[in-house]
Amino acid sequence: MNEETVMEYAIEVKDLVKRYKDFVALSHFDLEVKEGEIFGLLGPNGSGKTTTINCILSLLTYDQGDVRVFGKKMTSTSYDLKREIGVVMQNVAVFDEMTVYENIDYFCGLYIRDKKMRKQYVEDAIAFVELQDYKKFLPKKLSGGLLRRLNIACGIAHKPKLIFFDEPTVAVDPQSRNKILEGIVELNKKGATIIYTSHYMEEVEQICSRILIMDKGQKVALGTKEELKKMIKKTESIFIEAPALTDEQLLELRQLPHVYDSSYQDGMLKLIYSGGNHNLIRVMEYMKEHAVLFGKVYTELPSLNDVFLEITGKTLRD
Ligand SMILES: Nc1ncnc2c1ncn2[C@@H]1O[C@H](COP(=O)(O)OP(=O)(O)OP(=O)(O)O)[C@@H](O)[C@H]1O
Repeated sequence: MNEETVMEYAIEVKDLVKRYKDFVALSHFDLEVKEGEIFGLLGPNGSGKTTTINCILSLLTYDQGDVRVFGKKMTSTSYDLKREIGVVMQNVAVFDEMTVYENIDYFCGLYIRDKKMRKQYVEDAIAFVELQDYKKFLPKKLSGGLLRRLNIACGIAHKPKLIFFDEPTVAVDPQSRNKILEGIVELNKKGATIIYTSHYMEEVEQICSRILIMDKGQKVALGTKEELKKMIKKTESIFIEAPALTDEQLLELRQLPHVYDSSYQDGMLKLIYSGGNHNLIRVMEYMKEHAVLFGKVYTELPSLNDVFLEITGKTLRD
């Protein structure tokens, strides 16, 4: 392959097997991430997300498989590739005795030797995470949200082409979480390929172009959020607050076309649908015809949790 060739894949993982003694953490796991994607790795705690990242980065040895980054085999000594990669791990990993500026400068300096260039890169990273007012602060003086931003700045200051974010929003307040997500989208717009791991389906849905759902070290499903949702039977749920439904009305509502499951608890009826158009209109017509008193009515589209639930039989939050 010559220099001009455009690589299609930022990451190619084939048949990866990783054991911790007898425990199989990754079982014949495949992954392909295209250049320019924000690729989501979604799975419950312990499903193997961090192990996958550490194997890709050659920070962990593995028992079987092949890992390629930008078309080249990745090994622990692939320094040319590592220069192109940024990593933001779940746990904040900065030096307590160094200031914000010094920390970012240190991590950037692992890859960027030229001092003038590095100074610019560090300033760019500080501006990116909006820590301009905290340059001389020690990490212990920063709030949790600011500390996360410092952690991100350390991971991305050398302007990598491929960035791993491993659950960067765990235990982060909603405002900082949104800032982090916006920042990731911006990095992607500037050209970086992103791998984003999370067990929060809402975040993955919000920013990822494709999503791989994993469980117990294996792929459960892969696709865009729309494709994943089409894989399951459920198409929508309709909720109706109707505390005084008679048994007969309940039965008739449950027999409306395309309803395949339902529940009625604390005066709230939930009808679960597979397919069909105008389902809500049909419910409203029934309520009117039978003069049923009702309060709130709303519909919910399937979530990635529903996808996970239908395929594995358990919820993502277990
Ligand atoms: N060093 C280790 N020794 C033994 N088992 C391990 C080790 N590291 C991870 N595991 C196990 O491997 C499985 C996958 O762990 P991993 O951390 O990759 O999952 P994860 O999806 O990243 O979870 P989390 O969301 O909690 O970070 C878990 O069951 C975990 O207990």
